[in-house]
Parts: sequence; structure tokens; C-alpha cells
Amino acid sequence: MEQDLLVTLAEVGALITNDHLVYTSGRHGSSYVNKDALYPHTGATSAVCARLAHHFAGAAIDVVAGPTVGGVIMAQWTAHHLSRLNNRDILAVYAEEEVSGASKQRSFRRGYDDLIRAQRILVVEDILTTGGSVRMVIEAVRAVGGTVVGVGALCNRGGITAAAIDAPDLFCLTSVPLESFDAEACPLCAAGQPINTRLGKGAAFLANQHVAHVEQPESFKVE
Ligand SMILES: O=P(O)(O)OC[C@H]1O[C@H](OP(=O)(O)OP(=O)(O)O)[C@H](O)[C@@H]1O
Ligand SMILES: O=C(O)c1cc(=O)[nH]c(=O)[nH]1
Repeated sequence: MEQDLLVTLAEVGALITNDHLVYTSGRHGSSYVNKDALYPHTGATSAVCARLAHHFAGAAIDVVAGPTVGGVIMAQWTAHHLSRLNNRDILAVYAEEEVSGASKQRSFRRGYDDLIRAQRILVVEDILTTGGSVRMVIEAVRAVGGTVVGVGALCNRGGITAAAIDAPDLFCLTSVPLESFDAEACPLCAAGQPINTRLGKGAAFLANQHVAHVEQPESFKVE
């Protein structure tokens, strides 16, 4: 299976190498597993989520939950396949990001908290780099009284373990160790390699740097 998924990702043009990306965590690196190239292919997306559903078919899941944006699509397909395998309606919901100053968390809005309370939840995610995003979903499930039964992911590129994200079970369709660097110690920045502004968070990173470097007009300076 490990190889199957990599073949699928290669077929849809999702494997980017020799580039300069900024990731969600703020880290930098030369590779990118572009899940957004997979999702327009509904047959391939359905097939990979069916693999997750098969793995968790015996785990008595009630609801599948993912983070916006990619996790919405994954939750839908995985719940669809789980429903067929279990011959009952298994729901799909998603956790949205809440930003407050420098801190971020995820929460279930739109009445989805009521669907999660006292239920058995499968958390799904596409890519694991630091595991920070999926951990926020796990915390959001627990905050509204759901029980996380396991986590299913497409690609674990950060060597993330179940213990690291405080999950009882972690099942990844493929695990590929891909390097990432602290922004301040990025060798690609040091070498002056242009940052990709089409994929990942490169455009926002450069916009922030620009703001930080723009000299404030004299009248705005605070003594
Ligand atoms: O393990 P982490 O370090 O948290 O990084 C992985 C997260 O980063 C990506 O999210 P992205 O912000 O690209 O999500 P979206 O485009 O689906 O909103 C990916 O879909 C994971 O959710
Ligand atoms: O860490 C991320 O933000 C990230 C890495 C990656 O390879 N692919 C992706 O979509 N996001």
C-alpha cells in the first residue's frame, strides 16, 4: 500500500521536490506532498479514503472528523466508505481554525459539537509534518466530550508517532521521511533559493517579512 499511494500521488502530480516551500508550521523545506492535486480526482480520493475506512471498519466509529480544508474532503469519503462497510450511517464533520493573536486552536461549530459528544471519533488528516494540526483536532474532539478512537492519515512525512499526538492509534497510508528546517536556519533561504508562493504558506511568509522590513513613517514612530 505504501507504494500504491506514492504512485497515485505521483500520477496526479502531487510530489514536489527541489523547491523551497513554507509549511503550515512555519518550517521550510524542499519537498511538498501537494494533497490539493489529489482532491480534484474524486475516484483516487475515494480509493485512498476507502483504505482508511477498511483499517478502522471494526473500531465502531460513529463520526469521522477532519480539519479544514483538506480534512473536510477526507472525512466525507472516509465516512461514506465506513457507512457502507458497517451498514449504518457514520457521520462526517470538520473542525475550523480559530486564531487569537499568536495562538491557534480548532473547534467544531455549526452544531457539530452536538454530533460528537459521547461518540466514538475517527480523526482524519492528509499530511503530518509536525502533527500540530491533527493534535488540535484531537483536542477539539475531547473538548466537546468525544472519544478519539484513532487517527488515519494519508502521508506521515514527519515521523509522527501516536504518542506524539496523544492518539490511541495512528494509521498512515504512507510514511516518507522528508526534511524540514526552522525558518531561521533554512539552508534554502541562506542559498537565496526563491520561495514557492503558489503552494504552501510562502506568499504569507514573504508578505509578513515585507511588513516587518518596511520602515515606519516618522509620524507613526512611538518614542
Ligand atoms: O503536521 P503539521 O505541521 O500541522 O502540518 C500538516 C498540516 O498542514 C497542511 O495544512 P494546510 O494549512 O495546508 O491546510 P489546508 O490547505 O487544507 O487548509 C496539511 O493539510 C495538514 O493539515
Ligand atoms: O506541513 C505542511 O504544511 C505541508 C507539507 C506537505 O508536504 N504538504 C502539505 O500540503 N502541507
